[in-house]
Amino acid sequence: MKAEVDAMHEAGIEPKLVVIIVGNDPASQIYVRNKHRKAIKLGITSIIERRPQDFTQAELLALIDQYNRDDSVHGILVQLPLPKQIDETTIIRAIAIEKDVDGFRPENIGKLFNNSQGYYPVSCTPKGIMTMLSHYEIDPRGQHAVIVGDSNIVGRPMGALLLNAGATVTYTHILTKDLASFTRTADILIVATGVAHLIKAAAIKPGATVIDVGMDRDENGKLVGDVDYDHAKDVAGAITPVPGGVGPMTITALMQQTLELTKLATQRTLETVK
Ligand SMILES: Nc1nc2c(c(=O)[nH]1)N[C@@H](CN(C=O)c1ccc(C(=O)N[C@@H](CCC(=O)O)C(=O)O)cc1)CN2
Repeated sequence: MKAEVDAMHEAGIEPKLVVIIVGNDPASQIYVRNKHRKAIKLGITSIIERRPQDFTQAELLALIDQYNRDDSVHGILVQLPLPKQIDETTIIRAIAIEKDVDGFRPENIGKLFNNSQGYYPVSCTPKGIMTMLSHYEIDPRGQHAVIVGDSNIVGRPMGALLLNAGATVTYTHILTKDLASFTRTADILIVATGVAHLIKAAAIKPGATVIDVGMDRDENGKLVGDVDYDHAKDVAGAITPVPGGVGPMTITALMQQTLELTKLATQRTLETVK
């Protein structure tokens, strides 16, 4: 990506990402800082807009509108979760479609679930996971992928991406009875529940690929995942650590999507000039 950004700079193109964070959720502060650091390292211009916990929905909509109108900005990301006075759906839909770097707008989700061809942004965590699977030559075709967690950010789009890649997908969630009876059948197990060490070694099929999306704190305040890594690693064929696994890949996917949106915006400008 660095080489790509350098080439863009030489061509007079400056990829620019705006991240808006409302409130003081400590985890979100860390995630936003990590995104900013990675962007700077790559040469992507990163603007962080920090707003207080009592920021209103109207104020946030006005801020988004300001950046929707700013042609120098290619991607807008509103960090989730938002304080309770702000409606997430309204905010996501306020981001201009061509700047929806998270792929959260319904049009982009629709494309994902239709397996549409051509480029469109998709949620960064699942996208980063697909990159990781591809890098390690773990082909989802014909594999049984079990998703634990039904969030809009991870579980749902993850299942769609794996289905599009030829996997047989089972969705499980908080209401699933006898969860382990499902997870034990997974060739690829994706866990995104927010419950520390929910998945024990006995719930994993020997040799399975285990992707841990959890960012939890244990009783000592240590960052741990949803999978009991120390025991699960002896059963799994491949497993992601927490930290240092899915988190950095989420940020990588965000940077890739910023560059894709930059390229599309540049193409649109050239077509207008023609
Ligand atoms: N608008 C969005 N909000 C949120 C998203 C998202 O994709 N778009 N995803 C999640 C979490 N997330 C991105 O914001 C995220 C999670 C974790 C990390 C990360 O760097 N993790 C590090 C450890 C960090 C730590 O020390 O706590 C790691 O795993 O090594 C980055 C981004 C929520 N909201």
